[in-house]
Amino acid sequence: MTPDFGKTFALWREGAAGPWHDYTHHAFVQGLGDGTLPRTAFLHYLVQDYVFLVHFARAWSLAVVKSETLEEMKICAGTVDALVNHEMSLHVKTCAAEGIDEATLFAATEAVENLAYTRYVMDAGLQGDFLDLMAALSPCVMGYGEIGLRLAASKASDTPYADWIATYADPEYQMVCENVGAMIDAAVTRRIGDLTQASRASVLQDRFCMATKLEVGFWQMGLNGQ
Ligand SMILES: Cc1ncc(C[n+]2csc(CCO)c2C)c(N)n1
Repeated sequence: MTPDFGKTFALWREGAAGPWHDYTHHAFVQGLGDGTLPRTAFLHYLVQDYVFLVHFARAWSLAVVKSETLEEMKICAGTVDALVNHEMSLHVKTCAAEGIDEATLFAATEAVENLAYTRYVMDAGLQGDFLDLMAALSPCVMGYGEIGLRLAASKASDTPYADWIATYADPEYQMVCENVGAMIDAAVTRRIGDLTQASRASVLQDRFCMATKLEVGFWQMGLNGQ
């Protein structure tokens, strides 16, 4: 069953069905689930993902600036906190065990696929408003929730990536996706009413679709680094 991450996300996901499938069923994802993903590819991904999270925290910080309600501010500020104080420490711990320290992570040179993704999201927010930013940010949040849930239900019992899967299948993370989804629904209603009737609908859909394609590129970058 597809989890309920809100009405807006469901529409955007449906409108980007092809890229969404490529993202959530990428070979990198399948390799996490069945344990066949080479360790070198996973570590290459993790180092890049650390830098990705730094820039994503900046983008969520911009969402605080673009918020119009305290509820929006609370969720966006909470996401910044979760990113810099929790999610990044998982990367630090895993990489430390492989002899890569945090200063090395912070100074890592960004792969072009990584840079393209985070700067695209940031620009969506700088050029547009809160909804443009949410359309570009949501594939990341919801996609990992969906992938985590599916892999947890079907993963091979001996995959070395069980911790990664458990992080995103965790009910606490699923709740984050539901809360962000509900916040986006409320933000859409507040700013443009019915999304299906709104003149901005196609621009927002395009942003969601582009961010989804950039997620596909990010997985591919991980595989190419093995
Ligand atoms: C390329 C890439 N895409 C998505 C995520 C997952 N992620 C990034 S920010 C965020 C929301 C705050 O918890 C989540 C789940 C990732 N790590 N790397």
